[in-house]
Amino acid sequence: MPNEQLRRMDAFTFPSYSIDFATGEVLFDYALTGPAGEQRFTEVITLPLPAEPPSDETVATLNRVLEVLHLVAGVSYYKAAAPPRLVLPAPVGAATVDYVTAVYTKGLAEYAYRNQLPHVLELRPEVPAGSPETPRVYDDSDRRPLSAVGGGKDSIVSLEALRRAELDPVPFSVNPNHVIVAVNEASGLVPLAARRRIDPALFELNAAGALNGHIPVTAINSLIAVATAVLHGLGPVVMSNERSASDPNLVWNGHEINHQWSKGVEAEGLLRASLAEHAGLTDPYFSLLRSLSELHIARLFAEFTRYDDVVTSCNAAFKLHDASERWCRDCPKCRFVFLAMAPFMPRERITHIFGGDLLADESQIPGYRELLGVDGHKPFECVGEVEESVVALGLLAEQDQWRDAPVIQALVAAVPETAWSAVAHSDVFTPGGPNHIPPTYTKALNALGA
Ligand SMILES: CC(=O)N[C@H]1[C@@H](OP(=O)(O)OP(=O)(O)OC[C@H]2O[C@@H](n3ccc(=O)[nH]c3=O)[C@H](O)[C@@H]2O)O[C@H](CO)[C@@H](O)[C@@H]1O[C@H](C)C(=O)N[C@@H](C)C(=O)N[C@@H](CCC(=O)O)C(=O)O
Ligand SMILES: Nc1ncnc2c1ncn2[C@@H]1O[C@H](COP(=O)(O)OP(=O)(O)OP(=O)(O)O)[C@@H](O)[C@H]1O
Repeated sequence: MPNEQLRRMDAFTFPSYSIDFATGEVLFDYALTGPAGEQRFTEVITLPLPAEPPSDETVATLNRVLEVLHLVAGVSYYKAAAPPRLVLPAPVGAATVDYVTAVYTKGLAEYAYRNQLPHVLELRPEVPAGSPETPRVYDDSDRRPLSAVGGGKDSIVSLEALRRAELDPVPFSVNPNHVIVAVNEASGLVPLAARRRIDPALFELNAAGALNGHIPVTAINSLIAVATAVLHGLGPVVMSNERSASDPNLVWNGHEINHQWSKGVEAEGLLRASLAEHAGLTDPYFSLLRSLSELHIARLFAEFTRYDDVVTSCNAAFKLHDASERWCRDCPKCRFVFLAMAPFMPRERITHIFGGDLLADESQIPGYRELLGVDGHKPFECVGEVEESVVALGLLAEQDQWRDAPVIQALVAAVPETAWSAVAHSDVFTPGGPNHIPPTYTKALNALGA
């Protein structure tokens, strides 16, 4: 479909969805519609099947979760044209309207900012009149947790915390690539996996120049995880989203633009409320690391050496096409994670984990200046706050193994006095901020000594 036609699309709709319990295959249909025609998409998600067929009650709850996932997973296709109308297929309650609204506005905020599409930030879904049936209450909070694994340091820390607290976690991933498979193998735990196939028509539209940009992928992965937990009779989905994920990168037209919005505490609260309202799930989902800074998580990660050969936080390794093998060593996330881990381990160990020493490489200095707030704004990536980077730099500057590294010397000179005094009483190692961790899970955090 030519681009001019896409630009004239008037509405995004959700024609149908279906699940096949013989295969676990869920089909989500979407349509962009307008005066010049229609562009249809089908996303296919394949859930892992349990050994025993699910009960009618489980199927009813699962369907409710999938109804929310159908709405949320539409963001990938909506963004190809950003029409002014978002037309929901059936009545949903207020909490679900709030969640879906936030996913399409705050979750697409970076996309709206980069493509200069302010109307996306004001989008309000059209909801058919009526009220959905009240769901049965489904309390599975005392069952084994499903622990989302993304292959990086954060989910490893959660997995190990749950294991130490004897909560018997089941690792879970969407489209596990070789990194995630290797992390699961290193854990020694038996994982579950779901598959997600984006409609190839989207890639064709992208190649032809359709609108494109960042989407709130954690919202999609989270709901696939909740659906899997329900289908397998498991307990809460445990995420590893940190405190700083809630902080915006910048403010545009009065709106906060946060690359990590769907990892933030607001998204977590809205998703929980929607699942309680629409699927009757009482405590289905939370982030165990919510109160911790990235730097604190990096310090905790340093305790676990069994993942050194496999852990990978670099997003380039998770691309659908042309992914890097592991760390690319030339992106904001690689730079930040190196800086955050370096104070807590021998230089040889971190050089081994990354396959190189970023703090010995002067070409990294401009990127580090951004992370330290010396130049530009916080990069659009999953990186910690400026304060965390400054604290990490301060710790490194005190260590014999790092003091003379060229990047450390240049950065210590570049950080202004005001930044050093601002972090003098930093709380980066003091857990804090709002969280949704159920009381039974605080023992997992305590097991970490966090
Ligand atoms: C790996 C990555 O960062 N991908 C982003 C990148 O995509 P790119 O075109 O370079 O490669 P692919 O990932 O192979 O994607 C191909 C196209 O497919 C579309 N798409 C992909 C996944 C999806 O869920 N929906 C989609 O529509 C998209 O059109 C791609 O072009 O740039 C894209 C455009 O800016 C981003 O959309 C890709 O981001 C992925 C969705 C992704 O998985 N990103 C995570 C690594 C990520 O950014 N995580 C955040 C968490 C943010 C959150 O709120 O959830 C983080 O780590 O901070
Ligand atoms: N493919 C995936 N399947 C399931 N959950 C995922 C997947 N990718 C990421 N996640 C989860 O989404 C959340 C955010 O991902 P993120 O990439 O920030 O975390 P991570 O990989 O654990 O750690 P790091 O920040 O070091 O990369 C985490 O809870 C992570 O476990």
